[in-house]
Amino acid sequence: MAHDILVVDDEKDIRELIAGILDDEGFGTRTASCSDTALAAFKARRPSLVILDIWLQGSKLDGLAVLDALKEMDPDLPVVIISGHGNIETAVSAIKRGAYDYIEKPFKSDRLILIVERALEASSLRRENRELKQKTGTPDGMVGNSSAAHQLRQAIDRIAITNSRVMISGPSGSGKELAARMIHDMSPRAKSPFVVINAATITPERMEEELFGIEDDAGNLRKVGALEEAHGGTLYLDEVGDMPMETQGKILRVLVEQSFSRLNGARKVQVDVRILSSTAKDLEAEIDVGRFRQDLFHRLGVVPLRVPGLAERREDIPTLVGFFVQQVSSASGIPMREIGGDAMAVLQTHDWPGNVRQLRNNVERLLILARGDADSPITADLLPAEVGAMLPGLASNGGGEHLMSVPLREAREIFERDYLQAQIKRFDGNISRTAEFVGMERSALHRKLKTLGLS
Ligand SMILES: Nc1ncnc2c1ncn2[C@@H]1O[C@H](COP(=O)(O)OP(=O)(O)OP(=O)(O)O)[C@@H](O)[C@H]1O
Repeated sequence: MAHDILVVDDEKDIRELIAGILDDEGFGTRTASCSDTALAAFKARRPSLVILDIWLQGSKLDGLAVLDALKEMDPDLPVVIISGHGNIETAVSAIKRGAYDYIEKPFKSDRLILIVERALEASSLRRENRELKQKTGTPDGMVGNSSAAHQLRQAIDRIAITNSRVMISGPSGSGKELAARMIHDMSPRAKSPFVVINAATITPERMEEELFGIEDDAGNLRKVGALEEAHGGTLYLDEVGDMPMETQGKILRVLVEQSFSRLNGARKVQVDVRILSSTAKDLEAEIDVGRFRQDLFHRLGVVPLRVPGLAERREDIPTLVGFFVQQVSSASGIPMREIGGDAMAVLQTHDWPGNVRQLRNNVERLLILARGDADSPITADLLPAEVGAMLPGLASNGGGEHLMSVPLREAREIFERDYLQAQIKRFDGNISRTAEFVGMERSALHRKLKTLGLS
C-alpha cells in the first residue's frame, strides 16, 4: 500500500510543491493548512508520516505544539519539520521533542525524498524491533531499573530514529559506548557498520590517517579511513575532547562540506555517515581554555545525551551484578555464584570511580578468585579489600587482601590453570579426552599447558 503522507504548511505554494514532489515518487499525500485541519486529518486516518511547517501563521497552535499533540497521540509517528532559514534553533528543539529530522527552506526535491524515505524506513524498523523484542523477550542491552536508567533508555529510543549527531557525556566507564551502540542498533543504519575511533589512544600523528585513509603517490588507495569504513552507518568518536586542534578543524570541514580528501589524495570523497561523539571531559571548560573548538562542539552536539555515573544510580547495582555474573559465566565458563546479601550491600555502598566497567571487572575477579564452597554465596569477607574496607568492621579484613592485588588478566590465567588442572584430573591425565572435553585441539592444549606451567 502506498504511504500516506500528511503535508502541513500555511503557504499554499509550498504545500502543493511538496505534495507534488511526493506524488510523483508514488507516495499518497494529503494536505492541511493549519493546526486544526492537521489534527482533524490525523484523527480521521493515521498517516505514515507528517511533514510539518514550524511556522503556521494564522493557526491556533504553532508547529511545535502540533508536533507535541501528534507525538502524544502516536509517539512512533515520524515527523519531518520544515524550517525557514534562521530558525534552525527551533528545528533542533523539535528534534529533541521527537521529530525525525528537519529540512531547511529552500530545499531540493532529492533531499526531501531522501529524508522522507529514511524517516519511513526508521519508523518501520523501530516497529519491527519492538515486535521482535516482544516476541523473543530479549532484554535491553542496557541493564538497570532506576529512574535514571529508564530515562536514559527512553532518550536513546527517541534519538535512535533521528539522524542527528549526538554528544554523549558522562564519566569514564559509565556506558557511553554502550549507549552509542544502542543508538546505532536501533537506527535505520543498523545493518551498516558501527566504527569506533578512540581519540585518547590514537596519537595525533596517526589520527588523520585513521580517520581519512591514505592514497599512495599514484593515487591508489593504501588504507581506508574510518569515515569511509562507516559509510552508510555510524562513526563513534570516543573521547573527542582528546582530538588535536588541527584534526578538529578537519572534522569540522567534513561536517560542513560532507566530503573529505584522503591523506596524499587530491580527489574529494563523499560519505554518508552519522557521527556520535563522547566525552568524559567538560568540553565547555576545554573550549574556555582553547583546547576545543566551539564551532565543532555545536556541530557535534546537536543533541546532548548524558549518561549518569554509577553513584547516581546505586539502585541499579544489584541488577547489574546479577547481569554480570551471568554474562561472565556464559562468556568464559566460570561457574555462576550467588552474591550474598552482605556482599551486595558493600558493593552497593562502594563509590565506583570507574563506574559500570569497574563493577563488571570486580564481579569477574570475584567469581574467579573467591574460594570456598562453589555452591555457597560469596560473602562480604571475600570481597577485595579496596571494596570490603567500606564496610565497618571489615577494614582490617585480610580475607580479600589477596584478591585486590591480582590484576584481571592474571586472575583469568589463574582460573584457566585451575580449570584445566581439574579437567585433566577428571580424565585421569588423559590429554586426548581432556582436549575433546574442553573443545581444544590436542596440540593446542599441550601448548596451553606449557604456557600455564602445567606440563
Ligand atoms: N547499564 C548497563 N548495563 C549493562 N552493561 C553496562 C551498562 N553500562 C555499561 N555497561 C558495560 O560496562 C562496560 C563499560 O561501558 P562503556 O565502554 O560503554 O563505557 P564508556 O563510558 O564508553 O567508557 P569510557 O569512558 O572508558 O570510554 C562495558 O562492558 C559495557 O557493556
